[in-house]
Amino acid sequence: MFGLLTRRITCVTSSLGLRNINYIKSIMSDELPNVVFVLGGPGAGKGTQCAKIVEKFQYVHLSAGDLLREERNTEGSAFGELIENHIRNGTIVPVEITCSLLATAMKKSSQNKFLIDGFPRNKDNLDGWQKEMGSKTNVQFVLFFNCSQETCMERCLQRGAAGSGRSDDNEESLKKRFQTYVKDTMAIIEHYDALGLVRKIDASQSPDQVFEDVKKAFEYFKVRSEANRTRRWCGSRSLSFFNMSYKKESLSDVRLHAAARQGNVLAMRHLLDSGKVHIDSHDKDGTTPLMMASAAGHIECCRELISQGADPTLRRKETGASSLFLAAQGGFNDIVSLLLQSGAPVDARCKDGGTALMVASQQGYTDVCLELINSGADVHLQMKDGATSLFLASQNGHAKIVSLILSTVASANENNSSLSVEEMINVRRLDGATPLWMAAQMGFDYVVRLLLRAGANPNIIRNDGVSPLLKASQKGHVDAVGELLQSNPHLGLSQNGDSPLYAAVLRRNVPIIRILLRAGADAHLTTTRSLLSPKALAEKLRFWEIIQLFNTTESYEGSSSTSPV
Ligand SMILES: Nc1ncnc2c1ncn2[C@@H]1O[C@H](COP(=O)(O)OP(=O)(O)OP(=O)(O)O)[C@@H](O)[C@H]1O
Ligand SMILES: Nc1ccn([C@@H]2O[C@H](COP(=O)(O)O)[C@@H](O)[C@H]2O)c(=O)n1
Repeated sequence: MFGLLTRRITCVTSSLGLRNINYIKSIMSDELPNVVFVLGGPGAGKGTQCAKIVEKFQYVHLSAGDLLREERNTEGSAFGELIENHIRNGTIVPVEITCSLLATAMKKSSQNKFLIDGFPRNKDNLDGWQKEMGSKTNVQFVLFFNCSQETCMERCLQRGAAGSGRSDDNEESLKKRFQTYVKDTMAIIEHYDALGLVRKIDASQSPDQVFEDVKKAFEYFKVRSEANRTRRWCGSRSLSFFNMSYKKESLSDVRLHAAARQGNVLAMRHLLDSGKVHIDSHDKDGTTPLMMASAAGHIECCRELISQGADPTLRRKETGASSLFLAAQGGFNDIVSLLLQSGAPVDARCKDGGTALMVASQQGYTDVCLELINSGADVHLQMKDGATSLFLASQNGHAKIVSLILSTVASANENNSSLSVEEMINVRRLDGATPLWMAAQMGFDYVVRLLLRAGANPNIIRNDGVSPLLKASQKGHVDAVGELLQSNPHLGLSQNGDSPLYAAVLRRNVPIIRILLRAGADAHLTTTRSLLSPKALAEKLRFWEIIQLFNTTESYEGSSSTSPV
């Protein structure tokens, strides 16, 4: 933690780049205090919504602006005048002051969930936070309240007229605050957006409507992190080989396996010291004590086994899984590091071609992925069915891992002639599915956005002739459809003869129909599968609200081509 220094932090690293692996690492840990950054223009309603979030989700609300105003009002503060000047001018106070106030407030609280409102506002804020707090906190996501300047201005002026007492609720200060917001804060939002961490909320609605969207954002991220925790717990217990029959050479071997499975390091040491057991004694499937302890997450047992000479390169006969693979599958990063330091080959392949990096990407263990990548894991490898680590991370909605892999591919491509991001991102599985296709099917709109921005082709179809847009439309993933539409995909018939608009009508999904029409989809385009157009289908099914929507939407006359993608 740092004190209230007057010296500005000099920015040496570009935290706005995607490739700052240490930075990505700092936002992964589950055990650190959780932070949600709340950003948006002045008067967008950040404070109003934070009060609701505190009530509903029990976060501690820390407003950077409030903390600065409090410091300004503190008698004898060395920074009072400096802070007041910045506030009146709508400029940003040096990060040493703001970050120190935030850190002190966090320390004072016994909680571990913080809403940090109005921070980081510029690159100085972001760099300062990264430097001092990056490795001590876990940034869950960024809530971005999006609202027009006009509305925000009106709200702040009303707040001033109602007696807020704020020296910056006046037209002159507000204009400057907006300049700072557009010039400096938007870049920070874009930075987090590129990492798949921004949830954009339409803040022009009523406070209750806004809060409905806010709740969805919290639930989305809560579900994802809880799913990760559950998997990590299951990783140590649900592996099928724990139920296997153990046919080893002697009773001592059986006991050694039991000690490794249970994490009983004393019993293990005793058995090993006795000289009666083979350290790598294995059952009929080739499972060794080190594999057992690695899969169960017993680091002390792993240390003991390695120090007594266990072989980290062995693999199970049936599946080809190594100790490293099993540790990565369970999310046990400390064991992964230990095994790598002890000579476990980082890219050891299972029989299906899977590697430790692939399984960690699939399970969502970002810290494990980082460890493996830093130890030289090859991000380009494919399973026998063609799936890459990127595919597996996308399929399971792990946006941070998607970012990490994309940045690693980009760095590797700079240094040698390996595949470029554009090539790698469009690698298809044997069934023709790309990472984008899978993320669209699963409705992981964040991942869809990340992949599209990195150059994924939205028109690559699966072998069954279905495009990502058609699949997202069939599945009813409105946000994923919205993201796909940003990249101007083909709106007409997919190769299987179906169209996204037809699929949405069939499922009576009005929000998807609306955005497809807005994007130019043609309500009269007859599908070759059903020989009906979306409009004819709506009429046949008597979906009146959809017929009305078609009749009132000029764009349904459409410009999309009828030739399949
Ligand atoms: N959704 C909304 N609709 C209408 N008025 C709102 C809404 N949300 C907040 N307000 C009002 O707008 C004003 C600004 O709201 P609030 O203080 O929450 O914004 P803020 O983003 O925290 O502002 P600042 O960045 O200036 O601290 C307040 O008077 C608040 O009551
Ligand atoms: N990270 C920050 C946050 C705020 N400020 C200064 O305080 C003013 C008011 O902030 P609100 O969030 O309450 O609107 C803001 O205009 C800045 O002058 C800051 O410097 N750094």
